[in-house]
Amino acid sequence: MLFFQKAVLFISPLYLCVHRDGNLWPEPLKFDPDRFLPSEVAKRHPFSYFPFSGGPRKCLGTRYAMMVMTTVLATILRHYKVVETGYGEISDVEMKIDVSAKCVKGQNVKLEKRLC
Ligand code: HEM
Repeated sequence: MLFFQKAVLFISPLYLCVHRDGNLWPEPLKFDPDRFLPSEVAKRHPFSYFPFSGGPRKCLGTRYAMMVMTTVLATILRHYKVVETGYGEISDVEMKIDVSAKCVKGQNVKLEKRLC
């Protein structure tokens, strides 16, 4: 268990560093979904973005996880609006390194039920 915790603490900052590297991702904190258009992805090194790791031991559940996340997100957005809480700029968000990166003060959004 201790080995696992140490491995996670080693790997998580690596993910954070690469996924926010300004050389790979201009304006890394800007919300820009177009970065993931197939034409943009083709311009980058395959290991510029590796949430599921890569190579022969990459996550076996990648496609399943992407499908589940897309379905869950679509279901939430069908029933709720995502509204900012006014917590501050994204650059103010304090991150905690854990198994996955977390916001120390919680999320900057709340969900409001859609009326129709
Ligand atoms: C957002 C969801 C997920 C993320 C971010 C994620 C990420 C990862 C990562 C980083 C690894 C380590 C790969 C390595 O050792 O380099 C891994 C391994 C693995 N994941 Fe996932 N995973 C997710 C969901 C899932 C799901 C839903 C399944 C199964 C249905 C799954 C099955 C596996 C398996 C079996 C491995 C071990 C692969 C191996 O060692 O050969 N994962 N995952």
